[in-house]
Amino acid sequence: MLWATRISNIRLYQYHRPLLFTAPHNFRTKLNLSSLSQPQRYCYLDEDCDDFLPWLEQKAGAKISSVLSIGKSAFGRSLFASKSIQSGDCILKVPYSVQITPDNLLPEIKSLLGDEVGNIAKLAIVILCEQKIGRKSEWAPYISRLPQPGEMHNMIFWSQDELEMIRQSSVYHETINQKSQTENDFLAIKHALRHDPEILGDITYEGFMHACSLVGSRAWGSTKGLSLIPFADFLNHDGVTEAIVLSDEDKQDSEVIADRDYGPGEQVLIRYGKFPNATLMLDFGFSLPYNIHDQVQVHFNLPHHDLLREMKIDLLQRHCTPPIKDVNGFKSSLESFTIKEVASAKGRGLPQSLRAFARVLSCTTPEELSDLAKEAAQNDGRLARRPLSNRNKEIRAHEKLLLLITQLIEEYNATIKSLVPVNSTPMCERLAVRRQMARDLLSGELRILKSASMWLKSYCTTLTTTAYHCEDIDKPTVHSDLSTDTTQVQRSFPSINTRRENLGLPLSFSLSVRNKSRVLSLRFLQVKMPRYDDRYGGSRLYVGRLSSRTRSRDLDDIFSRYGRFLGFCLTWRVRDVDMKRDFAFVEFSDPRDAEDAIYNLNNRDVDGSRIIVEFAKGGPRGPGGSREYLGRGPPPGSGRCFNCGIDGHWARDCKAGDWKNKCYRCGERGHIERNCKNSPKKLRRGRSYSRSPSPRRGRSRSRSYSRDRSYSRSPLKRERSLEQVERRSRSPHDSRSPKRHRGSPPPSKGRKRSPTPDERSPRKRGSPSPRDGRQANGSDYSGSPRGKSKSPIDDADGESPRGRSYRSPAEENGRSRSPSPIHRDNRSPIDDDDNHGSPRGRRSPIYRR
Ligand SMILES: C[S@@+](CC[C@H](N)C(=O)[O-])C[C@H]1O[C@@H](n2cnc3c(N)ncnc32)[C@H](O)[C@@H]1O
Repeated sequence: MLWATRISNIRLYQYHRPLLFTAPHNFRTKLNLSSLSQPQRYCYLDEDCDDFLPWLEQKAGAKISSVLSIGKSAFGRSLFASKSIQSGDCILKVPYSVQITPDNLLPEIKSLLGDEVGNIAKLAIVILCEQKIGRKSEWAPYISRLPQPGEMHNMIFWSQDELEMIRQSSVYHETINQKSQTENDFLAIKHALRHDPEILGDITYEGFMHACSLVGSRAWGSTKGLSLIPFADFLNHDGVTEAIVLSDEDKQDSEVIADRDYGPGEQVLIRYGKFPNATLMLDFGFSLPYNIHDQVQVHFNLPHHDLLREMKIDLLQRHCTPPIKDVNGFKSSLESFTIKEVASAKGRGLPQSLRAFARVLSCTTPEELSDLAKEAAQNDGRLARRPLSNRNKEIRAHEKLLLLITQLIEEYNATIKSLVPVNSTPMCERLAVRRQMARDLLSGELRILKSASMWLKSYCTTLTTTAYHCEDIDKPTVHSDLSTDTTQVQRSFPSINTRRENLGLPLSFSLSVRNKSRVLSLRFLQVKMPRYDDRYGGSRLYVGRLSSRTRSRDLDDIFSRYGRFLGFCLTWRVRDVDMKRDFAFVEFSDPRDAEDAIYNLNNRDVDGSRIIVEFAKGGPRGPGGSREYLGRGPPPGSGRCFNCGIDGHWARDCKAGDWKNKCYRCGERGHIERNCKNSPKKLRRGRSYSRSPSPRRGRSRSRSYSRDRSYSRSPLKRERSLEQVERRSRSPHDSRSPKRHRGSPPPSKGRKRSPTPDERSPRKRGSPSPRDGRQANGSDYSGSPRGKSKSPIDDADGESPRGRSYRSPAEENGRSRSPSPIHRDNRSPIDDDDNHGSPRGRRSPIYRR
């Protein structure tokens, strides 16, 4: 049984609101499986846990929550509102003193474990030790409430037969890797403790795997390391809620601020991260029926029989992101591209790297390859940023991609069809749940593929039917017809020979999710590439539109989230943060991390300002760098004038009046920012500041407070993810008692996440402010012609899918998406970039070496 509950210990929460009937017992067997992951808003009280909060509060010597009770829902143990909660309320505070960290490890064990044993394994060992002590453990009331293996569906628990259901997805291989790495960790620990075998007793691999999975699905990462946060870790996730767990270093506690109102009896939820189903399944053991963060990774080889294969590989390696090793240290010989959903009507299209690959793939002579290299050199060093000047070749390249994706769609369709929901008797309930998870996963990936196919069809159709100037290709018309098969493709595009071998396509390719392997890096065509950032190899980012409250330390904190995990230890790759006034340069060790950061942070709210993150167009000038891009002024549309607050020019070029001797903080003359005693001026920017805060958000934020406070990262899960960003960007919140929070504003993210109905409308959120040149030119949601004031290259560079950030939650959830049958996208002639390529759902750091 999935949610092992003792019905006798469950009582309905008696409130005036009618409670949704949920039957914890055999719940999954009695409901339509497709609804399994639907948020269950109402819960049963869990009498088993009546004494839990009093125990924890006594241990903490402090009130932890007066508005939450422990109950059961379809998601297992849950927290729900015991009284009305309003957005902005602090709903719980768990002091650090009652959190479990690797520091709780017995000293005699700690001293035996070497560096090769990371925090996750250490925390798992803490759990195992407490389990061994049993009822005498000081943590017994908590440890005994943790889910048992039989209640967990993390993919590491899946049998080989079960895993076969998702073989098409890269999470299959990730799970295999995770299993073998957990085994290795287990052996390493056993080895380290071999002289004192009684310490852990007869610890089994299964026990260790269970403990690791518990840590992976419920520990938070924070500045003080990994923490299990009792009580807070009873909060479930629905893919929509924005509230997160915050850490207050001053007060030494972790808190959650409600991002919306809750009525008594409603389940209170938080966000774990913007994880695709693959991550949710691997690390948390559940999936969402519709996950807006899903993505697909397509791998394929250059065909071995292609005589130009080596040259093509060289070319790709030279002009794309350097190769990465996979989690096991293998260098992949496959090309790998992450595709996210291409917004049906306004999407930015497919990743530039994938399209570049297709163009390289379709080259038939060395001269063509050489031309591509030269073109890259003339642009920003990246390959095939523009459509090929030869229309037919451009069509051919994209038709190849279309065919590839069409074939994948067929394969996915077939697999999903075979995954019919099983008639779930208690005997096969586990299989039923996992089958449904597999369906959720594959359906999400299929959805992404279909959107890519739709986009490709439109692109090819547009090329076929319109006058062609490679400098002037609008976004393609997008058809609403999602059905795709190879026959159709052939009918529409007769030039395609759908036999793969005739296409020069690999005879076999695989599709997977999340691995971010790229191309091999060999040397080819020694053309000097004036890459936009030669010296930094694509690892230096410009960060613009910073709030006056944001400091270098904050940026370091936020951007460090994009360093990658190396083994059990975190090895952040931010090399340097070069802070200017309202912008900064952040340098990564690895361009892939820089890419990730762009993808995840561009247009994010940091301290109330939607920051711009994009590749720096040049290195620093002199010591400490320069505040501008090689003297070209702010990056088009991205800089903000300190004087007038409008984007697109520097203060010194501002026509709105004198900018000198003016404080950038408060806007007054006569002193400079450093000496300013006033509160930050209200910058006159349209979009970011145009939202009218609700009355309850009126309280001004304490500057020092917000600075010292950091979002705790969520579990490893969260450590790896960009999600961390939000956690890390400081909370503007005062974390006083829950009562005092009433009427106070939710954290900055929360603010943005609890938009007024108006703000939620796609138009308002998505449409550019007339004053925001960048948005007008670069946004996915711009209806205006491309590149009004920006160079096409800039268009391509700044391609983080900022449009996504502005989508309404409903739209993001796909509920309001209705692709118009014919839509002109006004696409820039420059391809979309590889925002898609960011591995949002990277493999669990727990298991990453
Ligand atoms: C941080 S714990 C939350 C408390 C947990 N329900 C419990 O029983 O202790 C995370 C786990 O809750 C469960 N969970 C959270 N959100 C869920 C959802 N939307 N659907 C199904 N299970 C969910 C998953 O088992 C996940 O690994």
